Amino acid sequence: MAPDNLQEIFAQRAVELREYIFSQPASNFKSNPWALADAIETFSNEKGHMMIFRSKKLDVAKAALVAQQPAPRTILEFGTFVGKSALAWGAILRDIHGENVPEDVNVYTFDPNPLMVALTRDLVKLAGVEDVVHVLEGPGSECLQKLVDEGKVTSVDMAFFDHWEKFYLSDLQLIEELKLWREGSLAIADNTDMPGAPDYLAYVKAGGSGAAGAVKYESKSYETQGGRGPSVVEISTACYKRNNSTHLRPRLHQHSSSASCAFASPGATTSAQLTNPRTVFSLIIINKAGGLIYQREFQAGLHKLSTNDYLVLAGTFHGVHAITRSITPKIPLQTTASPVPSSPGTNAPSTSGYSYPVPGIPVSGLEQLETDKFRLTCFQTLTGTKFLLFTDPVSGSVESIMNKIYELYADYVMKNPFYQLEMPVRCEAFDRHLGAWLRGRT
Ligand SMILES: C[S@@+](CC[C@H](N)C(=O)[O-])C[C@H]1O[C@@H](n2cnc3c(N)ncnc32)[C@H](O)[C@@H]1O
Repeated sequence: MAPDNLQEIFAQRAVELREYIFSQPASNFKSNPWALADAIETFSNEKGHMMIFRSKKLDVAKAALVAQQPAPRTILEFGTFVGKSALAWGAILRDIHGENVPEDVNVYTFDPNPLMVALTRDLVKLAGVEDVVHVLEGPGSECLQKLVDEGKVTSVDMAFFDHWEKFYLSDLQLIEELKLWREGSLAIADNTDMPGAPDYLAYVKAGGSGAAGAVKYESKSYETQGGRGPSVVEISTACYKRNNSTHLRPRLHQHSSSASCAFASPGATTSAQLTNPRTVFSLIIINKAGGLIYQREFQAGLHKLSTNDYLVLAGTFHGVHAITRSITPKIPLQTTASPVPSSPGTNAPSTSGYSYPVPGIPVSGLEQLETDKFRLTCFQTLTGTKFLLFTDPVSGSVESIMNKIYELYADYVMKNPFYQLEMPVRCEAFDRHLGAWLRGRT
């Protein structure tokens, strides 16, 4: 739940929005759900930010719906709020099926907040789409179960997750349990980057539960600009088709939300292998004192660790790294008094002491750890910051990836005037560029 003070702000906004819309001539919106959806966004832009699904993101979702085959008929929405996206789904279905939409073309939108439900019902009526858009009061999971029990929903073409992120995964899994997905159904989730729905994202990116006969997902993240900054919409396409090959098949590159799926036979591969062989699972950055200052997962494939585990890993790795540096033998240097003549061309040292095996290059310490499921590569900067990258063990050298990460770190963390050295890295531009670059590689 949103904190009480936020609930009050939402309630206040809903009242103001109602006044704003109903103070305009009804003819502006009659039979025009697009005009009403736009007016809600205008209100949000002019009078104060509201947590609505903005038009830039809507364009991405609309393109996926318009391309869907067969055409969408049943849309579920988790999180109605002031009805901005519900009106848009209704408008899209009308655009696809015509003004007189068939009876089996419906949007069901769910919200436990009675104030939002009442406002949205009035707005839906104002735009004349009450035959298509049905606003149900209650948590999405309960409303959906009721619709299925009543036989009103038997299949779902698109489900939109825009409520509280902690419910995304369980509500997606409810749709699976109720066997509502068909081949090509779409799961569209907003704000999977911020505030973030990591369990949901990991699940769809891994292709689903992986259970025999279960639905699979091909998932793609779309970064959009708008609102208060960039934000990601995740579009996952459901498939049931299987490929008979027992060989490892990397995921296909996806250029559109309706891209087809590539599967391996159940049990034939590990979840790590099901991902792109150039997969980067996660990155952690450790400061020179051994403190964890950054941790991010990019791909599912490895079990998640708790924050505490990451902290322990950072501290332990730091200690082990220091010990491995000191294990490296030092080679005694020859002195000028040495009876052994130095061969021409060698830089024979002239003082007593020790050198590293490769003079001039300091010992590196532990650089790689490998299991059959992942490879951990460490890069330590001259100032002692360590970058630990977890990748698929079948991938080749990660040097170029590490170089790019370091370049992005230099550009967006070190040059950030608000970043304090050795402190946790909270630089949104670094996250964004890193995520976008890694996504672009897959
Ligand atoms: C981000 S807003 C939705 C924005 C809306 N889709 C739009 O574009 O206007 C989130 C809404 O989810 C609702 N919500 C919270 N928990 C929910 C649940 N379990 N099921 C459905 N809706 C929920 C909240 O009351 C809130 O109104």
